[in-house]
Amino acid sequence: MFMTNPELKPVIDVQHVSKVYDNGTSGLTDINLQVRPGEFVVIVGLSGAGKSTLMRSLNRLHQVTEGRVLIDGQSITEAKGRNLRQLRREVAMIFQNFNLVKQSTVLRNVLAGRLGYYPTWRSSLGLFKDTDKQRAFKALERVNLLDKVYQRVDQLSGGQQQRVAVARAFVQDPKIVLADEPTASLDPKTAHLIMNDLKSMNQDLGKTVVANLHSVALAKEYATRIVGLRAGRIVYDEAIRDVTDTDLTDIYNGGSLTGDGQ
Ligand SMILES: Nc1ncnc2c1ncn2[C@@H]1O[C@H](COP(=O)(O)OP(=O)(O)OP(=O)(O)O)[C@@H](O)[C@H]1O
Repeated sequence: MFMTNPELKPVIDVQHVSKVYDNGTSGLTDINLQVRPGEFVVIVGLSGAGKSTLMRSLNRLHQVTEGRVLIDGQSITEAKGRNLRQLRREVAMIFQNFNLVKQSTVLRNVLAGRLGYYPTWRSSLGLFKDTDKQRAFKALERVNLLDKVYQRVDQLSGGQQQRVAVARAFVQDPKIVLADEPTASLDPKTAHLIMNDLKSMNQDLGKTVVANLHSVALAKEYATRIVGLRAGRIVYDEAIRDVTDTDLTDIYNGGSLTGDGQ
C-alpha cells in the first residue's frame, strides 16, 4: 500500500492562487495547497465554494488570475506548447458528466487517453499503435466493460459511461487523477464501483487522486485527507484520522470549523 510521506516533494503545489471570472465573480482567493505523491485528497464544501474552479485550475482548464500551480515541480500555469502538453499528460480528469464523445465507440473514447503521447498529425488521423489498443483492452477489462468495446457510448448507462471515463484515465497513465464529482449522477452501488476504481489507481498504481465529493460517507470512506473550501478559501485541511463527524457536518452545513484552516 502507498503511504503519504511528508518528506516527498509535492506532486501538486498550488501557490497563492486566485481566480476571478470575467464577470467579476471571485472563484478562488489565495489558495495554497501541497499534495504529495500517493495522497487521496477529497475536497468538500457547499455548492459554489470553489471546488470545481480549484480542480480546473490544477490542469489549466481554467487560467488562474494570480499565483501558480506546479505539477511535479513545473509550472503548468506558465507552460506553453509541448511543455504544456507533457504536463497535461500527467493529469487525467474524470468529470461528473463523463465528458465522452457519445457518438463514438467505447474503444475510441478510451484511446483518447493516449492522445497526449502522439504528435498532433498522428492524433488527428486517429492512428493508434497496437500497444495502445492493448492498453485500452486491459483498462476496459479492469473496469469490467470488455464486452462493450465496440459499442457506441450513447448506448451505455451512466455508470458504464463513467467507467469508460475511468478506463480512459487508466490508459493515460498519469501521475495525478482529478475527479470532479465523479459519482454525483450515479446510484450508490455504481458510485462505489467508481470510487473503488479510483482507490485502485491510488493504492495499486500509486496515482495521486484529488476528488470533489458531495457525499460525506464516500469522503470518509476513501480520503486520506480532507480539504474544506468555503467562499473560495481553504477553511479546513486534515488527515482523515483527525477528521471528526462534527467537522464534516460543519463543512457541509456551513457551521463553525475546528480544523487547521489557512
Ligand atoms: N464560468 C463562470 N463564470 C462566472 N462565475 C463562475 C463560473 N463558474 C463558477 N463561477 C462562480 O465561482 C464560484 C465557485 O464555483 P464552483 O463551480 O467552483 O463551485 P463548486 O464548489 O464546484 O460548486 P458545486 O458544488 O455546485 O459544483 C461560484 O460563485 C460560481 O458562481
